[in-house]
Amino acid sequence: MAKFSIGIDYGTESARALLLNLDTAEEVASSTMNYPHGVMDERLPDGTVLPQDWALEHPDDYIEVLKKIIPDVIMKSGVNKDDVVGIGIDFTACTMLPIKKDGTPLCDLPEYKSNPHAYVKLWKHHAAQPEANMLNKIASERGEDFLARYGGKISSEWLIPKIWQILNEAPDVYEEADKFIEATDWVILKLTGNERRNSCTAGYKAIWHKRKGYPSNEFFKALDKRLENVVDEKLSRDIYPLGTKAGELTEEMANMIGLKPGIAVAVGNVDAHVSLPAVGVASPGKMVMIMGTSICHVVLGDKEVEVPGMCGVVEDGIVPGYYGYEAGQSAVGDIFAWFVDNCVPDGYKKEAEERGISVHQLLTEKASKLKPGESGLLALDWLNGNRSVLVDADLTGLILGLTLRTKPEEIYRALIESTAYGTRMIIDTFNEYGIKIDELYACGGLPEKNPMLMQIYADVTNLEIKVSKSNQTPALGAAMFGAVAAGKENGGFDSIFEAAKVIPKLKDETFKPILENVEIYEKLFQEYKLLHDYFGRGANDVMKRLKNIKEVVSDVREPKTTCI
Ligand SMILES: Nc1ncnc2c1ncn2[C@@H]1O[C@H](COP(=O)(O)OP(=O)(O)O)[C@@H](O)[C@H]1O
Ligand SMILES: O=C(CO)[C@H](O)[C@H](O)COP(=O)(O)O
Repeated sequence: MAKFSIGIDYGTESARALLLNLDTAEEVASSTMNYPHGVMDERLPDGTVLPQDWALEHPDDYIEVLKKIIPDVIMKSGVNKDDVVGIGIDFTACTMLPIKKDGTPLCDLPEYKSNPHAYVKLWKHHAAQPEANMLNKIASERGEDFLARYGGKISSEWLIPKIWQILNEAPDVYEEADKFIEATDWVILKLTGNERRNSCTAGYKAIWHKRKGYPSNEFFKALDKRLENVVDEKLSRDIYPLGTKAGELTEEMANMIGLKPGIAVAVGNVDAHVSLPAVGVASPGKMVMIMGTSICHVVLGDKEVEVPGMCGVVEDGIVPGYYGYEAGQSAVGDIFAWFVDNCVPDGYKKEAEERGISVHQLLTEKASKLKPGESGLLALDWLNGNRSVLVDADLTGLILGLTLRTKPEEIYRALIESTAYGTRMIIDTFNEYGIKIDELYACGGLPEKNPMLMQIYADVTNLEIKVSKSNQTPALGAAMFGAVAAGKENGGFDSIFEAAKVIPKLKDETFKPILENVEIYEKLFQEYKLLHDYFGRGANDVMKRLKNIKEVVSDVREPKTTCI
């Protein structure tokens, strides 16, 4: 009798469940649900207004979606629920929340309902940049060796800046919280009743090292004396490797989501990292791009080297036995969404509607007719800051070369190109510092949605791009880890390597660089690099000064005196 595993991918806007047949490697059914509260970046459910750079979610949504998408995949597939042997999840990260000892999120307590700090801080919450700046300054002055493992800087997206922001702006929330926890670990706590923090988020987002643990209490004290014992008081030193079984599905949760109690549940994982084995990559030299709202770039290495501006290198952080490297771009699809939502004339919207296509598709169709370089435009892709290689959320976007004749599709294409240049910067930096990238693999929503974009990436990087056959690659990876938690004796796998040999599939069609485009894009990329270094490396901090003026004028937060 065939056995099945369920993978749940918690994305930025929605969660997706995938039911995987472990005998045939077939993706039997999937189901998606948007989070009822969505991303809260302007106000809380009760109307409380949020300052700029905030991005919150409601933790109740993470359980709510399970009640729909799990019964849905069982119903659609007609599979007997008793044949499901494993569950794995992956999440965006660092997506964190304050909870009470029993797991109750603070925002669910009536007295904290209107306090933004009591909610989930989503990965793209960038309002902890002052704390990140200060952390980097202090760590660098103290010669903390962990900085090198994170490309020289800790991002404002990561856990410690976010916790410190809570302490600074809402000390009562800090006090009231018994724990701060990654959302991926919180969902596992809800599913199994066990707090089993995973090594991936601990390593990439919480400055934890397999052999060295967290930074010292002295370091935390140097940040703020109230943080001296933050690890023991608010986090945990018990960290579990990926592929470990976190526990078994509790009766209460099983009843709620329509599954059998006792199913093996894997420790939580991250959407980017979980995708690498899901495209069949289990050795160095092959970079996987998870392309959607943002892009995460992950690659394995057999040594630990310091690559400037990478998000992190974590031993066993992706699969056991290798150093997992991560880099990323904080906004990619989000930039195109911004353009579509804010900068497209009504005529375009009308045309798209009449033809029954999305505005993205219409713009892409028009932009496909342009040759590289034809628009005379060059853009910087920092509309949500720069995660790699500059690690600076205070940088902003730029479009150069506009004229009175510039068309929306030209800007759309220039924005796509700018994100491809951002990826090329990352690849070049890895190559330069000894992590060779010989092959590119892609998964996520964008390869499905936009072949023109994929061709531009192949031309800009001059690398052939292989694409995952699954349109739910992170969920597939999560299901594979769920099957590893179940173990071979229950119809699963003994290791993620075993699973990676038989489950993943790639599309036959690949995106191959086109020589004449490669040549033009090489010239354009050199121009991008000039702009990148001029605005991003301190020659002209105008972007930060503008942001500072904006903050003072909007009176949201004290002006930042230093930008590091
Ligand atoms: N045809 C398109 N071309 C380029 N980008 C698109 C297109 N359609 C949607 N998008 C962008 O894709 C992103 C969503 O990507 P997806 O991978 O589905 O989600 P997520 O990153 O949340 O997992 C959105 O930011 C949206 O703007
Ligand atoms: O930083 C991350 C992983 O390390 C985030 O999870 C990621 O950037 C969010 O991705 P998306 O919404 O595009 O799936």
